[in-house]
Amino acid sequence: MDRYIDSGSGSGSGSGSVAATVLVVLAVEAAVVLVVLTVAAAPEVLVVVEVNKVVVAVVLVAVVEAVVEAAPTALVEATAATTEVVVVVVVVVVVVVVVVVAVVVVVVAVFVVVVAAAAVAVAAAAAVVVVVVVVVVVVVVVVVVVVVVVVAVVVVVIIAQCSSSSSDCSSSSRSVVVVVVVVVVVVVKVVLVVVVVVVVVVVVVVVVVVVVVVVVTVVVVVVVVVVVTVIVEILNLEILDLYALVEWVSLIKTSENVGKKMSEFNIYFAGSIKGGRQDVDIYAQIIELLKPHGHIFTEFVGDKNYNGPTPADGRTDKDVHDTDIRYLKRSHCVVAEVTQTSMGVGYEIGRAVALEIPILCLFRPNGGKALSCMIRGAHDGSAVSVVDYSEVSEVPNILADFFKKIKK
Ligand SMILES: O=c1[nH]c(=O)n([C@H]2C[C@H](O)[C@@H](COP(=O)(O)O)O2)cc1CO
Repeated sequence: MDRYIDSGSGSGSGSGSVAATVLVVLAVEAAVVLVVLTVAAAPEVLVVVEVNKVVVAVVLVAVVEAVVEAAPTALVEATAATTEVVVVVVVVVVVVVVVVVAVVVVVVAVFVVVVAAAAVAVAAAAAVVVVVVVVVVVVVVVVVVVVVVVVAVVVVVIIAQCSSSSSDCSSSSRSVVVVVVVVVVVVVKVVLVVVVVVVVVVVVVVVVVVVVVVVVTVVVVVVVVVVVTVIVEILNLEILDLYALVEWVSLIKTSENVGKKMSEFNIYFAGSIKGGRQDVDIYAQIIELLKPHGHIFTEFVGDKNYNGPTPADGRTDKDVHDTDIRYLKRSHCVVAEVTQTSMGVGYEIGRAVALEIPILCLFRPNGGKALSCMIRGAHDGSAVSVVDYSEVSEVPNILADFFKKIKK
């Protein structure tokens, strides 16, 4: 009889250790859910706007570049109205892309929330199942113990009666005792086996489900974090700066760019702005002379009304710097008027040297300024050319020589 009581309590402690294992798994699960929710609330992940920006930028760059590349055939004969149509198409594409991206972002967000919710639900369900199983085991064990004790008491009473009065103890009474004991033993054994089997099956199922949910949740979290990290990194690329797109669209709209393939030959003209605007008229004349040679990104340097960004522009110094560096990277050459000393022009020349872009520096010795050794000394006749001139009338020939050399 004790044997069965022991095995009953043995199965109870077994389910306890399994329950402990499940609770550990649930703790891990809860930690994962916590990570999901934390990540979902993290600023980097709340980049709906940024994601829009990056995708819009990618598509817009492609669209605008395609439009610009197609310019010689598509726009040479175009009227201003056709140009407007191109701009409208670009705007429509932007709107469509924004809507599509918004939908995608919402779907991804909902997916993440659903996964997190499912993980929480599974964790809760698993906890309930474990509690129910433990309760069932405890109840069954208690019932079995009570039944065994009661039967033992009955048997002891009957045996006591048989010993005190052999007349009261008929053989049928003895048979009844034997049968009762055998039946109780069999019933207890069957019940315990069933309980153990049920507990093992339920716990195994719960553990498997929880492990699957944990794995899925971890995979989702890793994928989301990786994707978001990649997006955030891509956002740092200058090529995806929306300022460029706005500028490109306005360039397409500018009538003088209609029919001109911007990417054919891009020229970066550098001239002093904050360093002093004394030579701005000369810059304007040189820019006019440069126009037949290609597209000039920085025509504003020759605008005598321009003295740098103003608060009304809404552009920061960083915007100016980043836009110029982007222009520089897309330029096929740099032409710099270096007579008026300018930190910005010197910096641009240095960056252009690093980017291995051919540079022509124009200097007027009669301008009353001294040229830095770092510019004059950079002259090597190929990558960097420093050429002196006295009058703007000399510049066409200097430019012709320079472009002949770099375009061949
Ligand atoms: O508003 C600006 N926009 C701009 O493109 N630049 C670039 C172009 C010029 O070649 C160069 C002039 O530099 P600086 O302002 O230090 O003289 O810097 C400079 C400024 C003002 O610093």
